[in-house]
Amino acid sequence: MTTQNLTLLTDFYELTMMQGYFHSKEENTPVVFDIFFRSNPSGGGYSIAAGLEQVIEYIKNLNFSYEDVDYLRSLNLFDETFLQYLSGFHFSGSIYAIPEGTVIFPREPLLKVIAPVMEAQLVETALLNIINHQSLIATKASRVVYAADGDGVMEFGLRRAQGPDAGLYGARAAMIGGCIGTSNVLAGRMFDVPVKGTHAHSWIMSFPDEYTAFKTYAKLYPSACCLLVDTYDTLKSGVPNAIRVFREMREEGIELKNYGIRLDSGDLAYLSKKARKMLDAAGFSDAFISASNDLDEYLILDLKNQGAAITSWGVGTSMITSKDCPAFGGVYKLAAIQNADGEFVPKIKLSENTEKITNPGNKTVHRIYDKETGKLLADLICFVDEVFDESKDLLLFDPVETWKKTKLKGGTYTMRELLKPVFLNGNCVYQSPTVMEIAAYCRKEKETLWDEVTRLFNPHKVYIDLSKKLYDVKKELLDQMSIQE
Ligand SMILES: Nc1ncnc2c1ncn2[C@@H]1O[C@H](COP(=O)(O)OP(=O)(O)OP(=O)(O)O)[C@@H](O)[C@H]1O
Ligand SMILES: O=P(O)(O)OC[C@H]1O[C@H](OP(=O)(O)OP(=O)(O)O)[C@H](O)[C@@H]1O
Ligand SMILES: O=C(O)c1cccnc1
Repeated sequence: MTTQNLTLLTDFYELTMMQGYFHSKEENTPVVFDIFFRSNPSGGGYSIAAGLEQVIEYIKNLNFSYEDVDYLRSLNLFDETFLQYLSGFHFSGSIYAIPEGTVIFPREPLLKVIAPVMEAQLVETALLNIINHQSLIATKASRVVYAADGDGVMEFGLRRAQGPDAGLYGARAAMIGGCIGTSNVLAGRMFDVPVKGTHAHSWIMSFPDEYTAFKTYAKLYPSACCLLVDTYDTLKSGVPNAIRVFREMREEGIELKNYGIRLDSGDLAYLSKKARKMLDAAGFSDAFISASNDLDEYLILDLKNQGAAITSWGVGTSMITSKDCPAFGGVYKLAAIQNADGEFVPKIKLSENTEKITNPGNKTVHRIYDKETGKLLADLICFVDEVFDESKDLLLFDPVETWKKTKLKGGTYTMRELLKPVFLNGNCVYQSPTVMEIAAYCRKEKETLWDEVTRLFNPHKVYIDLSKKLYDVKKELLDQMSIQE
């Protein structure tokens, strides 16, 4: 698969700012930018990081081709010395990121760029574009998979995704979020994930009758035979014809494996219960019942509450578009600038809204677990050079509501640093796992969450706290800002 050069996939202002930096004394000043997001999609209690592998491909392929430079020249805004610089451009900075499939929370840096200001500025747009999309769909898929409660969820959204890229990378993200397969064949090939599917109504309609359509399909695919039973009348025609075909196959000595029916319209709870009874009575209790039709996590949960006899779910539109929450909201904010002594000077962005005030400095994130249960207790954002001793007590406090404090007794918790080096001085030092490995890791990650965090409605908020040192620096910067005003 050829990798696309996406160097011009950026907002125009990144380039105009770059030219400005290029002609200033500080053109090569190293800076720190953080990517973080402000709230979990769909009112959930957590999100899933995704997209890092595509970020790596993008960074590795960053270079302005002759045609790119010619195009920029034609805009009559960039001078020749800057265009010359662009033609020799490559990324020389460092990137740290939380690995894909990790459970993430609002306000913590999930990716950090440390690079000369021009380079760090250029990559903002594409990085956000990639991370925002895949993290959104991985999170949505994780919610759908949660509702399915152990049943398989197939990703069926390509035809309704917002274009080919959203379909492809959405399928990748949905697999990370926990789907068992996708109908998207190119995604299957590109990401080495299982491709799955049934057949369309058109298959049935193209035969003289439903029975012939079913029989032809079952003979072709006896080891993956899912018959769509709702083209004419689900209970009067579809299910009886499916049973007839299953019976004939058995009589002909053709072993059916992994076989069943799909419902795609009508009252899915009612129809599935009736169909289950009919299949069981005919001796096909191992036949599965799958369902599709504008499903999402809420409908699946509701259908389960109604006792629907469905054990396999096909989900398209709502998952691939994250219909109820179409944007992840990740942002890229300047956090520090290196001074002449090589130290990173923390920078802060003020806002009327306390929650929107950024966290300054060159930071990292530690995840804190309860030693006994292995469950996640809190995340701690701190400066990179801070050292913690798990045998000592740890005071955690909410960065906004600072009176909310928790003291963890030394020896009762463990800590794990989340941000991992991905590029160091321009060199990639990270090997992406396969998508299926990421998906397995993601499943394990979710096991560290308390049930109160994973529920779909009004989940408990995980504490995302600041170290005392970071809190003090932030407060000092805020105080200085208010004096200047
Ligand atoms: N028992 C149920 N409880 C809640 N929602 C359901 C139930 N059964 C189906 N739905 C959902 O209701 C929505 C609308 O279903 P409806 O039956 O109106 O459409 P349809 O059967 O596709 O209609 P049409 O036959 O015109 O295609 C779908 O999102 C479907 O998943
Ligand atoms: O409902 P979604 O969650 O988006 O899932 C995908 C839908 O796509 C197909 O319908 P479509 O009408 O496109 O084709 P069909 O004629 O094969 O049913 C399929 O039958 C599902 O209903
Ligand atoms: O294979 C299927 O059943 C399928 C694929 C795409 C969309 N809807 C259904």
